[in-house]
Amino acid sequence: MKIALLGYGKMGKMIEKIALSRNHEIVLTIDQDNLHELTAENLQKADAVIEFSMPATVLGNIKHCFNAGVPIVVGTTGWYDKLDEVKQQCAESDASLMYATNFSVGVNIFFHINRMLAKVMNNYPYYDVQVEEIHHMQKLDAPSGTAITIAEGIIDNLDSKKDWLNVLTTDDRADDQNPLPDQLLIESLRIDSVPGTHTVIYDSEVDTIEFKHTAHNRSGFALGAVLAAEWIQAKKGFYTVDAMFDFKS
Ligand SMILES: NC(=O)C1=CN([C@@H]2O[C@H](COP(=O)(O)OP(=O)(O)OC[C@H]3O[C@@H](n4cnc5c(N)ncnc54)[C@H](OP(=O)(O)O)[C@@H]3O)[C@@H](O)[C@H]2O)C=CC1
Ligand SMILES: O=C(O)C1=N[C@H](C(=O)O)C[C@H](O)C1
Repeated sequence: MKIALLGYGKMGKMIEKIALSRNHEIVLTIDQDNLHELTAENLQKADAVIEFSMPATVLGNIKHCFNAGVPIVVGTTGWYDKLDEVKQQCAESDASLMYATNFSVGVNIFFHINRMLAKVMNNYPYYDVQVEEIHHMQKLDAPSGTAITIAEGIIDNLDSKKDWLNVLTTDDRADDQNPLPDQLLIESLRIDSVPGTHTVIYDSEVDTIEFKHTAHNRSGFALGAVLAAEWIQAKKGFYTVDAMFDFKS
């Protein structure tokens, strides 16, 4: 299939490599140096677009794809407060979009088990829970999209947590950054070039249970995004990556 890449940074380049290895063709790559090439005519040369740009540019890019009538896979994080708006625009435009906070198969297995574990932990209220995410220093958003999905999976299944609170530990922690008992702490750390590490920590006075996913590189994210483009090219509608996986227990 023919693929257009909106965002040609760390992820865009890895996606190109994986897409070529699966015999796809890259017909357009966009970064800040050639934004003038981001036209409906150029987008329509592709069967699907894969978008990994920046929180500040993703919404405009989604709109371009809806207007051009080209299915879009969105990997960019940091825009989820606009989800409902985008979902409505997608329906109004009769367009196609799949998004994921994390496209890697391993993380999606992790999401599934995280929800099951949270249900189990309702029976053991003497454990408190928190989430930790570690990423590279260039990351623009905190908490990570993946950490948000993990937190939502816990809040939806563990009665003792009602919402989440993020603390970026490079900052000095202010008084109002200590979570209330019913708030789930998401601690964000930015270290060197870490591709993405997420840990769910259940802690009691006698022991600690840690459930952890470590990405060794970006190729798992990229493969998932290419699989999503293959999946969505002939479909209409607004999808999360869950549509691609079958994790029935
Ligand atoms: N869902 C998932 O599985 C994953 C999501 N991500 C997310 O993907 C996003 C990108 O990550 P990453 O590749 O590491 O980031 P990079 O900073 O390496 O790349 C961002 C790219 O976007 C380009 N860009 C800037 N403005 C525009 C625009 N208007 N249209 C198109 N492209 C533009 C930049 O261009 P220039 O270089 O010229 O500035 C750059 O090439 C982040 O939000 C990250 O959180 C990352 C990994 C996995
Ligand atoms: O910015 C990154 O690099 C990553 N972003 C995604 C996120 O915010 O969860 C996914 C992955 O962890 C890498």
